[in-house]
Amino acid sequence: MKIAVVAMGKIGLPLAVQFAEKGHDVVGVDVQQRVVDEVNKGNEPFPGEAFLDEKLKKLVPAGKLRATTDYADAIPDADAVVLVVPLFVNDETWEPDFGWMDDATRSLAAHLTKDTVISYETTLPVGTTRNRWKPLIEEISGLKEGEDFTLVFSPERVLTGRVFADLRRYPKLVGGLSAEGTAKGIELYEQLLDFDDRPDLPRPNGVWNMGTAEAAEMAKLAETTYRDVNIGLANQFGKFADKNGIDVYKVIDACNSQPYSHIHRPGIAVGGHCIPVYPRLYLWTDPDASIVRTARQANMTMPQYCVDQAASVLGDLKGQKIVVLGASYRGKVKETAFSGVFPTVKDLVDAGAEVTVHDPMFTDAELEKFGFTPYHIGEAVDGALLQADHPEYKDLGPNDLPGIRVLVDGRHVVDPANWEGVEVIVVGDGEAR
Ligand SMILES: NC(=O)c1ccc[n+]([C@@H]2O[C@H](COP(=O)([O-])OP(=O)(O)OC[C@H]3O[C@@H](n4cnc5c(N)ncnc54)[C@H](O)[C@@H]3O)[C@@H](O)[C@H]2O)c1
Ligand SMILES: CC(=O)N[C@H]1[C@@H](OP(=O)(O)OP(=O)(O)OC[C@H]2O[C@@H](n3ccc(=O)[nH]c3=O)[C@H](O)[C@@H]2O)O[C@H](CO)[C@@H](O)[C@@H]1O
Repeated sequence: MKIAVVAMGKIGLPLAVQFAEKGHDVVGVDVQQRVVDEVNKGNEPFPGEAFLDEKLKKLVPAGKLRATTDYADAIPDADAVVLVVPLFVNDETWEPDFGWMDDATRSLAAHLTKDTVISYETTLPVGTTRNRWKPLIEEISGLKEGEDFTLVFSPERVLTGRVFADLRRYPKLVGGLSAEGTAKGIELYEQLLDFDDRPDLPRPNGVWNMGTAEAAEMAKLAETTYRDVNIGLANQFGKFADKNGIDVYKVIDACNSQPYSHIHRPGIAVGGHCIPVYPRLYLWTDPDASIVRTARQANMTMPQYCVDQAASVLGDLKGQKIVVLGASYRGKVKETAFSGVFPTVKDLVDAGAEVTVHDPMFTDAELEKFGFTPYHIGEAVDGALLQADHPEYKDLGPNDLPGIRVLVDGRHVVDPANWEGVEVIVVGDGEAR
């Protein structure tokens, strides 16, 4: 088959590679010339995706995969187009910003020919495939969905860094605008993917028929919103435990010792591209979902809660030297999308503290680009807030942060026994302050 993949980003490029490995002729489209040039040289344009570089180095010289900035080169006569251009959410209004996706959709529609299956994989608000993409593509192409082309939605659920493994492990959810459309989408993905045997799943691993595009759209929003709401609940329990002298981690471990409880962990912030973002997309189409809104808002109060915990030991934070450990939104990733570092630094600065930021995965210059003052292990501080659970932070001790009086461990990773003479505060550890 001839397949076009629109967007050669952290998700689109590994997808293109996967499809080419299955023996299809794949063309990737991206608006960035640099990305296209790197792919065509067989080089990975961004680091961090396991096996990507070595796979590119085989597939590109073999002529199975190439990239272009020109939609006219990639779209006409494609059997399938898979689109994974990002959608953004306005941080203030929580409204989706379709700008990049609209541009990409217009460009592909302008070159669409008959009998193509188009699959959107970008996470979308429920109804977008039917109510936004179908009329836009029909208007520009002059072709009719269901007669001349097929439109489906299939959410991408993989995690960057381990895309190839996740593609085999997770069922591929597909829903179209009609039963026939869904069937064509299923047939497509059965030819693009391989799956591991998963006896733990309620039905066989592979391509799952979601019935409609709306159900497939909602599934991705629901699984990520579930995580946000679950963490919100854990944070609520953590705050209650703090007030009542209870160790919430003992409580959560006890609850989760039977099979019907999966309570997540409280912490300083919920960051990343997905978990803090998709509940907002969900709320856009279901604004009455008060449980989702409350959890999202509760999670957003956690950085201030942790700053207050530091102040409970240090007193007025004005002029106090505080380091935030971890710029990434979680450990082991070099990624700051919606990271808790931003609200934590802001709340500390608002309290008058002298704030520095440390992260073993970022250079000083990279931290400075975000407007942070870099911290170097060994420099004197009054307090620290551990924001990302990088493994390096497990073995730190008071000698590494001379003068430290309080450590707010926002991820429950350090061993307080290593911190003699320092007040170690963990969200939900039951120490009333
Ligand atoms: N990153 C993740 O962990 C992850 C996980 C699951 C699902 N997703 C989904 O994948 C989407 C894409 O994420 P990503 O991490 O690959 O993004 P990314 O930022 O890595 O890449 C986006 C790419 O889109 C390209 N682009 C922008 N406008 C374009 C256009 N008009 N035509 C062609 N290309 C265009 C950009 O140049 C860039 O290369 C997300 O919005 C999300 O819905 C992401
Ligand atoms: C495990 C999981 O579902 N990961 C999904 C998540 O990965 P993603 O990389 O976003 O990571 P996580 O869902 O694990 O974490 C998101 C944020 O929540 C925080 N956190 C996490 C767990 C917890 O118990 N308490 C807590 O506070 C983390 O520190 C982090 O800041 O979004 C991606 C994009 O949709 C999906 O592809 C991944 O499948």
